Amino acid sequence: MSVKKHKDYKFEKERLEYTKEYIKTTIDATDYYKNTYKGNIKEAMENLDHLDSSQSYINVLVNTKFLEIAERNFDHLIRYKDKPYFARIDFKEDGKETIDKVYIGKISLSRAEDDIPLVVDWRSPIANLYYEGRLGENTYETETDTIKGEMYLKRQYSIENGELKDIMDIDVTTNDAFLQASLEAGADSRLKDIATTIQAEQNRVIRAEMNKPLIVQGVAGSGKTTIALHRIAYFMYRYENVFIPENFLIVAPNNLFMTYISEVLPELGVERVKQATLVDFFKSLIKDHVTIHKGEDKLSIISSLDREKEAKEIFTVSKFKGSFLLGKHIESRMRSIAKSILPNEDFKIYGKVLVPKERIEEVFVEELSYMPLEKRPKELQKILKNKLKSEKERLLQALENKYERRLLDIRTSTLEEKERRETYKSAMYERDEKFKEAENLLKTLDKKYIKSIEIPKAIDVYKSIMTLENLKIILHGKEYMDFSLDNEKIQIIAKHTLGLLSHGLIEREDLAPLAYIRHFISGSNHKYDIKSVVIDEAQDYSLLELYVLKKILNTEMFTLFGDIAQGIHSYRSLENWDSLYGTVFDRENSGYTILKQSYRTTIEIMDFANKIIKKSDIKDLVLANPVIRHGDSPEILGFNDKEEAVDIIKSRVNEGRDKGYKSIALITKSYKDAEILYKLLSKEIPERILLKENQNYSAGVMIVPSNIAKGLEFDSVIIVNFDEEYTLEPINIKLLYVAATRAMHSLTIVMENTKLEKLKKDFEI
Ligand SMILES: Nc1ncnc2c1ncn2[C@@H]1O[C@H](COP(=O)(O)OP(=O)(O)OP(=O)(O)O)[C@@H](O)[C@H]1O
Repeated sequence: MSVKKHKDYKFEKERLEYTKEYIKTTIDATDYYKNTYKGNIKEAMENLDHLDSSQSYINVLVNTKFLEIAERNFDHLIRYKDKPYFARIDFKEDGKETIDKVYIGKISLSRAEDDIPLVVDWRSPIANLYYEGRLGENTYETETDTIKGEMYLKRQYSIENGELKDIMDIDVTTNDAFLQASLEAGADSRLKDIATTIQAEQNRVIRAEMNKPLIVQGVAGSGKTTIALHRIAYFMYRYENVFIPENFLIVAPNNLFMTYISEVLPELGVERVKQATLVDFFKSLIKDHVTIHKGEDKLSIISSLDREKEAKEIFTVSKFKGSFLLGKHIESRMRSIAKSILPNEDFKIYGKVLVPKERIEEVFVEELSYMPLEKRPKELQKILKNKLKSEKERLLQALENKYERRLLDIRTSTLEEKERRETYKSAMYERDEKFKEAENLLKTLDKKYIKSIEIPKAIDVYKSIMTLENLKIILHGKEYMDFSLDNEKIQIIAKHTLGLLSHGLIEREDLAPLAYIRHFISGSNHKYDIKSVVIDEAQDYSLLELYVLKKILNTEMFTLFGDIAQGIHSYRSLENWDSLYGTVFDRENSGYTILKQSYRTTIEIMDFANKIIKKSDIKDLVLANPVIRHGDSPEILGFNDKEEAVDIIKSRVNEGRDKGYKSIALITKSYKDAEILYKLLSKEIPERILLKENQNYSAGVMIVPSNIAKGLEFDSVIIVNFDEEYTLEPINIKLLYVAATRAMHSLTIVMENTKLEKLKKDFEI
C-alpha cells in the first residue's frame, strides 16, 4: 500500500514537518548558545589574571560544562534532524482523560514553551511498551511507580532523508515487516543499531538490572553483540547522573572486532566508552618485561588429526592456566610469600622485644591483606615507629638513670682526684655516646627492619609457582578441583612454562595469572575507573581470566554475552556457563538468559548450520531458531585441483556481486589455508583482503580464517577447504558451525572432491 493511502498520512506528514521544523529552530538556538558560551569562556580566560581569578575560574568551568552539553545536543540534533523518530504508541494512562501520542526516537526533545515531549528517547520507561507491549491493557515501570493504562496504537515509520516513506501499524499485521526489511538489507560494512526493531526478549536483556552479573547465552546471530552495545546505551541514559561513559568497559576479542562495532557506537551515543581486549588489558598491568611468544597457532594444532601429542600438551597446559585452581593457588602462595619476605626475627631494641615476629606476621599477612604487598611495609613501619616512640622515653630515662648512678658512684668513690676526674670524664663521654646511639637507633631501627623486606617481582613469583616442586603442593590440596592434576600433567606444565620463561617469553594463558600476581603486589595500577563491564564472546575466556578481571576491577556489574556452541577456544576457555557459579559469580545473585531466535541467517542456512552443531556433544545444546526469512539453499561444490577451486570461487564471488552483496567472505579453517588462498587469488581477485586480528575492519571480498571470522557477519560466505579437513572432532564441528553461521544470505562450501562425500556423510548435510 502506498504510504499516501494510509488513513493518517496527512496527519503524520504534518507532524513530521512540524518536528523537523522544531528541531531546526532548536539547532539554531543551540548554535547561538554555543557561541555565547564560547564568548563567555574567552572573556573569563582573559580576566583570569587581573580580576578576581577564582570567580573567572568558576566562569570558565561553568561555561565549559554548558558548552559541552550544548555541543552534545547539537551533534544529536544534527544527526537525527532528518529522522527524528521511528515509532509511535498511543497510550491512555488510567484516570487520565487524554490519549498521549508518544513518538519514539533516538533523542528526547521537548517543546521549550510548554515542556510537551515531541520525541521520547527509546530508552525511556514508556518506550518499553513499544518493545514489549501488545495493544490493550498494559503497564510500565518508572523509577518510582507502575503506570497502568491502555495502548491503542503501535506504529512504525520509515523516514528517509526527512521524507515519510512508510507507515506500518503493528499488532494489526502480526508479521513484523520492519524487522524483515531490516534483516534483508545487506551487510555493507559494520554493525548497525537496531533501536527500531529490538525484540521483546532482547529488550529484556538490554534493560535487565545492572547491579548484578548477567550471563546471556545466545545462539549465533541472536543479536548478542548488538544488544550488548544497546545495553550500555540504555544504562548511560538510565544512570546519567551516576555514570560517565568512561565507567563502562567493553571487552572485545580483537582490534578487528572493535572497528567492526565502532560505527554503531556514536549512533548509540556511547563512543566514549572504554574498549579493550583482555590481552591488552592484562598486558598493561604486567609491567615486568615479558614478550608474548608467537608460536604456531594452537587452534591449527588442536584441529589437526595427526598432532595428538602436541594437542594434549596444549590442552593440559592451557586448561590449568585458566583454572580456578590456579587462581586459588596464587592466593595461598601470595600469603606464604608475604610471610616469607619478613625478617625472621622480632623487632627489638637492646635485646628488648618491642614487637614479636609472630605479631608482625599477623599484621603483615592477615591484617594488611586488603592492601597490595608493595604498600604493606609502609603500614607496618608506622606500627614499628609508634612502638619505638612509646619506648623512647622509657629507654632514655633508663639510660639517664644508669649513668646518674654511675657518675654518682664515681663522684663518691675513693679514687684519686686526677683519676676520678678522668673516669668521670670518660663516663660522661660514654653517656653522651650511648645517648647518641640510642637516639639514632630509635630513629632508624624501623627503617632498617622494613628495608630488609624485599618485594618480589611478579614474574619471579610466577616462575616459582610453576616449578615442579610448587606444582606438587597443589596436587596435594584437594580443593577447587575444576582441573584434575596428576604427576604426568605437572611435569608437562612445568616443562612447558619454565621453558618459555627461561627465554623471557610467556603465552596468552600466562597473562591472567601474571596480572593477578601483579595485582597482589601492586594493587590497581590500571588507568581505568570501570564500574560496569560488558564482555562479548565471553565463552572464549577462561574461568581464571574472568575471575582475575573481576578481582582487579572490583565490581559485580558484569554482563557476559556468549555462545558455548561457538567456543572454538574451549581448550583454554569455558566449556559451560555453570562453571562460573560458585567461582566467579554467586549463582543466587546472578541472572541467566537464553536467546534462541537468530536474526542473521536465512532458514535454509540456519537449518544447515544446525545439522552441523547437532553433531557436537555440547551439554544442553540450544539450537538456533531463525526468523522467518527464506533464501537459497547452501551448496557444497567440489574441485579436483586448486585451479578449479579458484575458478569456482571466482564465479561464486561474481554471482554474489551481481546480487548486490557487499561483503563476501572466503572463510578458511586456518590462517595457513587463508594465506594459500590469498596468494592463489592474486590475479583473479586482486582487491581481496586478508583479515587479521590486529587490523581495521573493511568490507569487500575478504579472506578470513574461521577463528577471526567469529563475531562478524557477511552477505555471502564461501567456506574454502584445501589441505585441512572438517572432521567430527568437537573443535572441527565448532569451527565449521562458526563459519556457516557468519552468512546472512548465501552459503557455499568449496572443497576437494575426494573429501566432499565424507563431509556430507559425517554431517548429514
Ligand atoms: N532486533 C533486531 N532487529 C534487526 N536486526 C537484528 C535484530 N537483532 C539482531 N539483528 C541483526 O542480526 C545480526 C546478528 O547480530 P549480532 O552480530 O549482534 O549477533 P550475535 O549474537 O552477536 O552473533 P554471533 O554470536 O553469531 O556472532 C546483525 O546483523 C544484527 O543487526
